[in-house]
Amino acid sequence: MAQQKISLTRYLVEQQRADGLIPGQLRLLLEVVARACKSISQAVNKGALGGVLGTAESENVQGEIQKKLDIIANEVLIEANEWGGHLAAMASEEMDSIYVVPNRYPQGEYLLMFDPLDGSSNIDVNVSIGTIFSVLKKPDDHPGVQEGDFLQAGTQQVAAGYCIYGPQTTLVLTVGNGVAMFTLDREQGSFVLTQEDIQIPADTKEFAINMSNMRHWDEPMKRYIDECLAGKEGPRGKDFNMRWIASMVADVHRILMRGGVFMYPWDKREPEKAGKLRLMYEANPMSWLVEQAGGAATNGKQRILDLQPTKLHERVSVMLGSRNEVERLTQYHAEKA
Ligand SMILES: O=P(O)(O)OC[C@H]1O[C@](O)(COP(=O)(O)O)[C@@H](O)[C@@H]1O
Repeated sequence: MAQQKISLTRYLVEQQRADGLIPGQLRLLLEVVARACKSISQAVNKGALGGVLGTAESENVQGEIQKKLDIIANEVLIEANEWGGHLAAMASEEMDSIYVVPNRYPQGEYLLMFDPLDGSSNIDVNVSIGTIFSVLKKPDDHPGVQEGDFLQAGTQQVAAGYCIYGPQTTLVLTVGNGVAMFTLDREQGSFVLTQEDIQIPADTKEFAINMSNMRHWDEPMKRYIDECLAGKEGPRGKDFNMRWIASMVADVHRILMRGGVFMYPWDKREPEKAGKLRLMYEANPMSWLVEQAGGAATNGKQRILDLQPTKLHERVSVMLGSRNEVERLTQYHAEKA
């Protein structure tokens, strides 16, 4: 008898029933986010046929020229999530400040942060991109909502995930009970469970970093990569392979599937920036997924999920993936501290 297909809705309902792990409101919120990702997947899939490729005439808060699809994805997520009554506010890589749910809609108890379309440099060249999201509880010790309510450590996340738009559209999710993966069944129009309890191997022979930045790295980073490149003749005694898709969502997805270590370290030219990637809606959700799959995530000095955010669009140095490699990177940085 064919294995029964478990839909995302059924999976979340069973999680809710089983461990009472996820309250009803959070389950409904995650279903709305998944529906929004399905719409974004259709827009991305259309590409030039839908006239959605290319840049828009605007810049985001990071000073980056926005792609048309960045804006479309952002609007799809806002419109899908603002009326459901699950959220108090949202924050996005593409918006300077927080978006408070208009009071014509019921105010919910959750806060949603997202990178509507990660991997912007790949949007127009048909390489995998994705949506990354993170959910927090709104502090209930004061009425209303403000930007400060979002500045919670990654350990406070109640859900995190991404949806990758590649050869398949795949949603990867955690609510604190391991990592599950759902593939979009385009015929049915629904996400179907295709893998549960994903585990990242503790060891790996594969690293991911933008090598063209090597001259800007600090000593521990250079030492780690030099040793990987030295291969089995070198101190690591094994050959390493390199991969760099330049879409964090795609590089991390590969690591969840077969192991590896992803690094976007801070850059000596801009020490004040502490890195390129954003803590709240890139590093925190990806770090929690990786940890829930048995991996680890550090900024070189500290576990990323323990970092206390100070700004909404704060950047951070990121090293995550197979546990033993991340521990080696932490050790090399500690030796230099
Ligand atoms: O262009 P680079 O330096 O290789 O950086 C690629 C990194 O930047 C990002 O594209 C940043 O994210 P956005 O595309 O959302 O701005 C990551 O997805 C990726 O890992």
